Amino acid sequence: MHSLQFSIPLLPTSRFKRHSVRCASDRQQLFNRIAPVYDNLNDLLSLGQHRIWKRMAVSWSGAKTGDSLLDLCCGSGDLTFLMSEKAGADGKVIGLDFSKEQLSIASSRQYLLSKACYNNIEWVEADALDLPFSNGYFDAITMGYGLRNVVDKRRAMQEMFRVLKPGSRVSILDFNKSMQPFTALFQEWMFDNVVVPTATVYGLAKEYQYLKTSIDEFLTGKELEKLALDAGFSYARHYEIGGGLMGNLVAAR
Ligand SMILES: C/C(=C\Cc1cc(O)c2ccccc2c1O)CCC[C@H](C)CCC[C@H](C)CCCC(C)C
Ligand SMILES: C[S@@+](CC[C@H](N)C(=O)[O-])C[C@H]1O[C@@H](n2cnc3c(N)ncnc32)[C@H](O)[C@@H]1O
Repeated sequence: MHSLQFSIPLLPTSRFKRHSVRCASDRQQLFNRIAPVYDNLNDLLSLGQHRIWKRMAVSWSGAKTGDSLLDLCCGSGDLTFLMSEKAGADGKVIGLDFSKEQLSIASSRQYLLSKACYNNIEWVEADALDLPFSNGYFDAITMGYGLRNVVDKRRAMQEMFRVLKPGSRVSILDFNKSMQPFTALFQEWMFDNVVVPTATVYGLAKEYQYLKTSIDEFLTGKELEKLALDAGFSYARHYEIGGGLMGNLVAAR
């Protein structure tokens, strides 16, 4: 059971550029910057619930023993470690991200957690929009809180389709852009009154304001299903979880 640690180091005042986080390099720098506090702030701000949502995403991927698996936009490796436990010693998992600092945290956690199965993990620094893998290579793909952050969602979906084996699935976890007024209001209230004020204490106000804006600009569940079908997937279904605050898109090639 993961113990909730709230010892979060203070970061130097953000020299964050004033303009929005529009281009890939700005997002890359953002995730490099938040890497030291990312995991603990997620635990604190979701009261540890994000770990449940991530387990659901991995379960929906259909990952099983002996598989070749990909965790896209792996960050500090939460889903990569869960996929590693699914693949076991006979399988392998690639955790891919373009943030050096996030991958550094992931690699450190792999060493500290030191589970035998984690020897099946390979960390790859690369762009989710230009995957260094051949067609039809993976048995399952997960993407946790990544699709909303890439600058070209259509391209990302096409790349996932390309590297996935026929008949296999992608499982994409992210915030849900809810159409329910109460849920949308609660989510906005949480960001304005809890998430961003808490992040401000750690010098990360603009980074978590970006998080809120990125959700406002994200696709709805139905739009995500269409994005997958347009990329060539034969099946796509978006499930609302966490009381409608989060969503998980499952698509099959
Ligand atoms: C794991 C979670 C978010 C990951 C995440 C994704 C991003 O795109 C970011 C961008 C910029 C900065 C940070 C992130 C980032 O951390 C989800 C849980 C963590 C959230 C920060 C907390 C969200 C709180 C909910 C709106 C309300 C939770 C109510 C209840 C306590 C479950
Ligand atoms: C919010 S974090 C999610 C991390 C992890 N999947 C999780 O669930 O906690 C988003 C991650 O996506 C990565 N990312 C964003 N755009 C990317 C891209 N084009 N290629 C590779 N990684 C990217 C960021 O560096 C960051 O680590």
